[in-house]
Amino acid sequence: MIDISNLSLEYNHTKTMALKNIDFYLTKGEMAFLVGESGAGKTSLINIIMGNIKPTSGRATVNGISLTNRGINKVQKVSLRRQIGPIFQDFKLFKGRSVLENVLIGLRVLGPITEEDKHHVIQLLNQVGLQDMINHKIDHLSFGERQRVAITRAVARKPEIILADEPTGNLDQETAFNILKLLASFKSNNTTILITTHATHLLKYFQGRVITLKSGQVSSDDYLEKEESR
Ligand SMILES: Nc1ncnc2c1ncn2[C@@H]1O[C@H](COP(=O)(O)OP(=O)(O)OP(=O)(O)O)[C@@H](O)[C@H]1O
Repeated sequence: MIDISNLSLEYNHTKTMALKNIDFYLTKGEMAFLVGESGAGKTSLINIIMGNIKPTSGRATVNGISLTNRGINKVQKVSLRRQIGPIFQDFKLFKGRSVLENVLIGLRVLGPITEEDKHHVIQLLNQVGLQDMINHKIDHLSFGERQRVAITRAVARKPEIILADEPTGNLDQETAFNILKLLASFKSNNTTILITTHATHLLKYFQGRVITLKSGQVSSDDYLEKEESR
């Protein structure tokens, strides 16, 4: 599903080697946390998988689409976008629009919105606890609530892959835990999930892979058994 092979990235203008010979494989339905200190290369790797930046060498194959330094064509780019539900560090939500509109905008890129789509979105907003805020403007929501809207928008598209870049940033411990739990719950749909996070103290409550990056390299790749319930 996500196959990273001998992947390296150098930012040309600064000569920063952000990623060095990265290798790992995520199968369909697998969940992995990507951890590491600030500057370790997590966002760079996510950006390559999303097709936003090209690797300098090596290959990332995402659901059959091969991402190399040669780049991808428009058709492949559209296909990649359809398969990935991205959750960005800064959410990329639309101010002045309601919670419902923000989620529907994410679906509109895939085609006309049907009544069934709307029904599904409202069900998801219930699931993430935003049922009473459906018509509230994004501007009036708390940080954690916005994060839940961003997650709903990503999963409403029924993506094959969820990529979440630091979804726990700037959240208190309880909200961060709830966000990770929410993301982990989509594993049951056979969705492949890759989450970057600094909240390593919360990972003991989850079961899944933990891939650690250190100075652009994979320093460990472990399978985590759930240690504690909460
Ligand atoms: N656009 C860019 N141009 C040049 N260098 C960059 C760029 N983006 C990131 N870098 C550098 O690449 C390295 C990896 O950065 P990256 O943002 O991928 O790390 P990160 O692990 O996501 O960090 P954080 O946890 O702080 O978000 C860092 O040394 C960073 O300074």
